[in-house]
Amino acid sequence: MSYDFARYLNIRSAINPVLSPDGQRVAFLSDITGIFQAWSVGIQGEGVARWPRQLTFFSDKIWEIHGTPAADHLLAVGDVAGNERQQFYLITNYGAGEGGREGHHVIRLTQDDQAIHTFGAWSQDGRRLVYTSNARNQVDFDLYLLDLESGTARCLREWAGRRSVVAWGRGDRAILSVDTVATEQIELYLLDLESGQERHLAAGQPHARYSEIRWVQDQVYLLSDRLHDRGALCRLDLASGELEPLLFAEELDAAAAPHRGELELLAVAPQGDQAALTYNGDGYSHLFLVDLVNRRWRRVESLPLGVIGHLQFSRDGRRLILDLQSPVQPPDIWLLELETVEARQLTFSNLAGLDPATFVAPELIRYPTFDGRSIPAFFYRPRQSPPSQGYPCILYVHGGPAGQQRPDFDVRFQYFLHRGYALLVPNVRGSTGYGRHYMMLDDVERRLDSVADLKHAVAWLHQQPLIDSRRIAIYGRSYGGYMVLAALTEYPELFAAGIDVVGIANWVTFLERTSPWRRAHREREYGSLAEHRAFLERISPIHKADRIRAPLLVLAGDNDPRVPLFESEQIVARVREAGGTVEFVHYPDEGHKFSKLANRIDSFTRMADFLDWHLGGEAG
Ligand SMILES: CSCC[C@H](NC=O)C(=O)N[C@@H](C)C(=O)O
Repeated sequence: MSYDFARYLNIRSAINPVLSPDGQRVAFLSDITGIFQAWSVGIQGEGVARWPRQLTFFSDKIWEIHGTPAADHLLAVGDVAGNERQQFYLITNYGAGEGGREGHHVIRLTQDDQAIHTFGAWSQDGRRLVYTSNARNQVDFDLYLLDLESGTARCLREWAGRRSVVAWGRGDRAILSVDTVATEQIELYLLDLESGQERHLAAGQPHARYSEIRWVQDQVYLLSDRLHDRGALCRLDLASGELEPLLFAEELDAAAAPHRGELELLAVAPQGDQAALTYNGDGYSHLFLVDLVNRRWRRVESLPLGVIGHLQFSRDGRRLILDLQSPVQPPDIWLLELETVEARQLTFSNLAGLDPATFVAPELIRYPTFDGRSIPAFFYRPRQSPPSQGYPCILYVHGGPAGQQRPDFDVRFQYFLHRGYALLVPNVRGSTGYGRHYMMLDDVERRLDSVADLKHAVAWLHQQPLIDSRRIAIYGRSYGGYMVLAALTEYPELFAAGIDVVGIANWVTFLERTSPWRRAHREREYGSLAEHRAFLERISPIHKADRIRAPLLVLAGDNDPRVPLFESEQIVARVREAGGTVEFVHYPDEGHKFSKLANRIDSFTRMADFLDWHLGGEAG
């Protein structure tokens, strides 16, 4: 049976679970209507979920929701047409819809459409929240306090840089914040709201990442790579800024074998006696429960192996809620009873009537590259028999570059597999999930080393009898779009087609035109206009567009605050000037990510048709 992309795009997801304070309801994000909105569902005693109720009704997606500690209220965060200028909405009494009673309200809390608002934390009583915003000058994120009763917000402190609040403790008298200077350099600060004194907790320490910061029972727990390349669960001494390691990633290696990687998510029970953390091993999430009192841990075996997001303990510390997905199962909400370690699936997202047995899980392979390293990659093989000359294959390059392709549910991959395309999806150097050192291997002057990893990915494909070496396409979005253009200009003979979605074509114009609040951060990854302009020009595909031989499809969003539309416009013009074949579509109501169903159907259908036309699909 053959289906079009639109059918696959009717597969739905449920993510970002938030347990209500009484543990009787779970709120979550779902694209049941075709775009992510906030929903809630009751949890009956036997764990069977009732019919979900829709809580928000926007034409743009809701990006995240945050529960409040005291009542059935939620904070929902959304933007307009993909502009990433997040706005806050309060959803009151979201449990009101249970038991036949309807009636909740959605109230806009922020008023400045041009500013970004980044949620921080709730006060203990859930009546106030702190957040940061770049409203003052579009570049620096200042600290604000918002009072729900009056609906008014006031600036508590002007900060410099990309500050965000990570915790509010000591009876609402102290705030922990981070300054995201670079992907590999996060700075920690402690602000005493009564004295106004702020301390730089990481002063004098080596550059490090700090994440999943949890302030519970006056103890601060976090994950950091300050002490170990692949991270450790630590307790932070707020007086000295020192870290006390409680559990190193390498202590979990054997339990997570054959996968290997770094610590990723952390939740701490409100009682402060236990934690849950995930170990990202080759992209797979291994869930561990940690006894913080007796320093013991155990791996949870009762969940399907896949990718876990959003860990949260119930208020009584007896349950853990999470979202979980795998290459053959879209994200859904699961509940773990900690006493029995019994796992129950609470939501059952729609599969659009497709047989899940037709979905394909990848094989994890490692291929050799130029400097003796092995590059991890997921290889997906279609279920149908290969054509006589072998499968056409898509080399998909993830974005970031500090990102990672995971064994998660990717509707694009499942559709291309359905159409007879094999896929190879590498985590080239610069990817996250393999430790700090690997993540920095592509920085600045080593940029083309990661492009060389793509050349060796194709070399691996050429050694696979199942693959037709003449029909290899390369596809990527965002930074992955840059990698597509770089591969097509550095190694033009290797590819039969290329798809660049919101990709960078010219490092100079990208850094000049990306949104001002992110420029310094991105220059740490790529190099700065002041110091590296000549290098950036040398590695920009725009100046080598005449070398592109493969037909190219370029897709973009007009409101992209990260990679301006101009990047796509200039590469399209240059390729056309050079006599190349290029199709170009951009979406006036989208940004860096295409979130509206109609645009997703259109863009993915165009990709499939483009590949079928130039690679001949399964019929080729
Ligand atoms: C710190 S944001 C990096 C991830 C993001 N996603 C896609 O690759 C992105 O915007 N990357 C490029 C475009 C960038 O570095 O700005």
